[in-house]
Amino acid sequence: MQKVVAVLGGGIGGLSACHHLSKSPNVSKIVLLERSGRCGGWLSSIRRDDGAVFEQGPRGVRPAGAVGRNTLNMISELGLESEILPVTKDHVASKNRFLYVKGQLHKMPSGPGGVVRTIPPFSRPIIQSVLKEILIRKGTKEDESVHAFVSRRLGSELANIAIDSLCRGVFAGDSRQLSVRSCFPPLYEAERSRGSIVLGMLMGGGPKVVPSDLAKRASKESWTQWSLKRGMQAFPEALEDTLKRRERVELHHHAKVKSLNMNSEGWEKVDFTVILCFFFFVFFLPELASVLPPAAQPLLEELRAIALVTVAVVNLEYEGFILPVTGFGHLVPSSEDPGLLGVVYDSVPFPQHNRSGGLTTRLTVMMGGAWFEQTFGHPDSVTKQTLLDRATQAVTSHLGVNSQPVWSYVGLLKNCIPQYHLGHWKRLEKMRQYISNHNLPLTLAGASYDGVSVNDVIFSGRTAAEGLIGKT
Ligand SMILES: Cc1cc2nc3c(=O)[nH]c(=O)nc-3n(C[C@H](O)[C@H](O)[C@H](O)COP(=O)(O)OP(=O)(O)OC[C@H]3O[C@@H](n4cnc5c(N)ncnc54)[C@H](O)[C@@H]3O)c2cc1C
Ligand SMILES: C=Cc1c2[nH]c(c1C)Cc1[nH]c(c(CCC(=O)O)c1C)Cc1[nH]c(c(C)c1CCC(=O)O)Cc1[nH]c(c(C)c1C=C)C2
Repeated sequence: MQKVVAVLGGGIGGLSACHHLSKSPNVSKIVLLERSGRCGGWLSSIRRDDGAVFEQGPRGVRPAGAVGRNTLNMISELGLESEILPVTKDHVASKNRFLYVKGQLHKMPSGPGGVVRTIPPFSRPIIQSVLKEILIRKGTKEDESVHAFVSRRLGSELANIAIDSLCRGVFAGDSRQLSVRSCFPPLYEAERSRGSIVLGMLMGGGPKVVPSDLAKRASKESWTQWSLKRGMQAFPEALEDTLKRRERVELHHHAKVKSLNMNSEGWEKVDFTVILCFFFFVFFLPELASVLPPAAQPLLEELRAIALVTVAVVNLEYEGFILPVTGFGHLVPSSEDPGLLGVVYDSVPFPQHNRSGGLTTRLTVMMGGAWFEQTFGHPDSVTKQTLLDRATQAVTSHLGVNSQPVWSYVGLLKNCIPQYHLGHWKRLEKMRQYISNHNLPLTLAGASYDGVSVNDVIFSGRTAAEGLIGKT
């Protein structure tokens, strides 16, 4: 049977689903509806005329693992190989990441030397906690907060400093609220299957993806992350260009979906324009609950319970090389300064994005997240100047930089990162069960469900497509 599919939301997840759907001869039409004037969602790059590139959203993608290989395979299919900017394992941005604790920057322990010695801010060698971990009894809970899980297995110091910061640097979230089962499934699975994180991680596992030549190259050259010459936004742009050339694909910008109506025949209409669709793939969360019909009440309740946080992203450009250290950036534990999540030293991993001619330093300060309201008040009432002042103060106090930026951009990314709080897995199970029990022609995919990274979201688009058309 020929299938007509509506993909709602043109972020990287929705584009990935369209890409895979468009490969199947069994899909007669794909209609992508995107609310804004461009596709790409949070992948958003500022490109200045002088060649400088600043990222408002993701700035680097990891090549590792099945999901990392899957993304690189798509990059190859799009012909973007020559645009790749890889960062290798021996690069200073891969080796050095810092924590800002008690008013000082500390390099995070890495490599064998880093784990056998006592390195501040930690009070004992990491190896001690790691060796003890193997002997700790398996937990019995169905889910646990990331903080409680790591405290139990590796001790409270690692949980309070390292893991608290990690959760801020990936989810802009609070490790005491985030679920280990949903945020870090490999850790949860390692304990369940091997009784230890250390043993489980040594054994490996996970889905298999056949690597393209590009993915093989990434593995051979030991890349730790990559970006693109024209910034991450070049990725959705290339996807969109490719999709536009496919006859069966219709892309609509400024097409906000306001409601999905189910009728007695089981198909639905989108009131942007009436489309007789048999399948709906939905890639956005904040407004989804208001789009679904009241008849889907149990689904609406679960969807409304998935929290999202707002992040202020401040891009700064300084004259000269102004950093006292080099590396990827630094994270700030919540005990140090709840509203200040961290600072990325963008010029270090990607100097190619500096403006042409003259030496400059590009930094990005990230603020808010789960602490946004308590720090800045309601996102609608905070001024850009307040955010800029707070960001430049942090650069001064954390990095000892006394000069002022020569250029800045303040972005307020409302509800940009979903939070997988305790019990998230159960919520997903209930929602998917409801959809299946009621034969709803609906697939929920994207960052709100099974992983927030660019890789996870692209993979979720592929999985959604394969659920309908089989393996591509
Ligand atoms: C500041 C920041 C930094 C990040 N850094 C990294 C990083 O370094 N590495 C990494 O891997 N990941 C990173 N991420 C995560 C990653 O960028 C996102 O999780 C991912 O881009 C989400 O993609 P998505 O397609 O699921 O959703 P979105 O990007 O949110 O796309 C959803 C789309 O749906 C549209 N839409 C919404 N409502 C409607 C409607 N009613 N009708 C029609 N369309 C609608 C939106 O306009 C949007 O285009 C970062 C995220 C942020 C915010
Ligand atoms: C300070 C806030 C944030 C910074 N980046 C993000 C936030 C909220 C978002 C983000 N960062 C990463 C991912 C993807 C994770 C993945 O599985 O690929 C997302 C959604 C990558 C990442 N960044 C840092 C770490 C430890 C990771 C995990 C993967 C990896 O090891 O590369 C560290 C880090 N992020 C930020 C800073 C300042 C920072 C400092 C060391 C910014």
